[in-house]
Amino acid sequence: MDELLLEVQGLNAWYGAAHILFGLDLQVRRGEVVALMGRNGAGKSTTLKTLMGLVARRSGSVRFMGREIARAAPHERARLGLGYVPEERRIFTDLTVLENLQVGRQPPRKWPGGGAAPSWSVDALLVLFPNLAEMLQRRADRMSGGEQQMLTVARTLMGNPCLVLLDEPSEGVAPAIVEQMAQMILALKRQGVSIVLSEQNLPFAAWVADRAYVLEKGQICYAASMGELVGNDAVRQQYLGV
Ligand SMILES: Nc1ncnc2c1ncn2[C@@H]1O[C@H](COP(=O)(O)OP(=O)(O)OP(=O)(O)O)[C@@H](O)[C@H]1O
Repeated sequence: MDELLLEVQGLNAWYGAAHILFGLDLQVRRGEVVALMGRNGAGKSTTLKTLMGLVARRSGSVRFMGREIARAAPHERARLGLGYVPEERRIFTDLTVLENLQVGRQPPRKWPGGGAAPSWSVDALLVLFPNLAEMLQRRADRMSGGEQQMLTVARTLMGNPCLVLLDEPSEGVAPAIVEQMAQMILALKRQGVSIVLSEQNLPFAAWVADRAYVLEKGQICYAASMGELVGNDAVRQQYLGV
């Protein structure tokens, strides 16, 4: 289970002429939950977008599932098993919950070593997201923001990703949904799915993540286990303001 799923070396990204990410190195193992932390504007969302191939100007090496994907288009990365849940919700508001889930369906995958990677059916997902089970026939535009966020995650899982990039899952959602989101992340981890989440909420990250990379002005300034970060007052105060 300690197989390296994602290995990033020297990742740079630019928006136009503005250089945003500076030589990031990071690694994620199978079944590991890794938090990208840092203040507003530190570069967390840009890191996830760049890993998904959504930032046009970028450089560096990104190895995923044993393949170099730095030049791959976003849909090619998705086909290889990289899932992405953006900060803004991406669902079809004129479809029902069930239809949204069915639209996301992709074939099951194999781990680089050959074994079957986790794959999801609607029924299996409804165990993870019990509140969606109660509203399967509801149109998505009749859901609360937090419920739409859950649906976005569930729809991404229907694509059977091996690694999910999750942008600020706890932001702006009700406490009950935050709790479900945490339980969902821990359940995915138990299945061997890896997660990279961008997060400003330290208690949430401490609940779900194994390790953290702290970003400051587009550079990794600290990398440690979640327990070490929580226990390091100086780093917390300097880079997270908590
Ligand atoms: N589309 C864009 N065009 C130009 N600059 C951008 C764009 N998106 C983000 N930036 C800039 O890139 C830097 C990193 O932003 P990013 O959104 O990655 O930070 P973040 O750590 O995710 O913060 P937040 O929690 O506020 O989303 C910031 O200086 C931001 O202003």
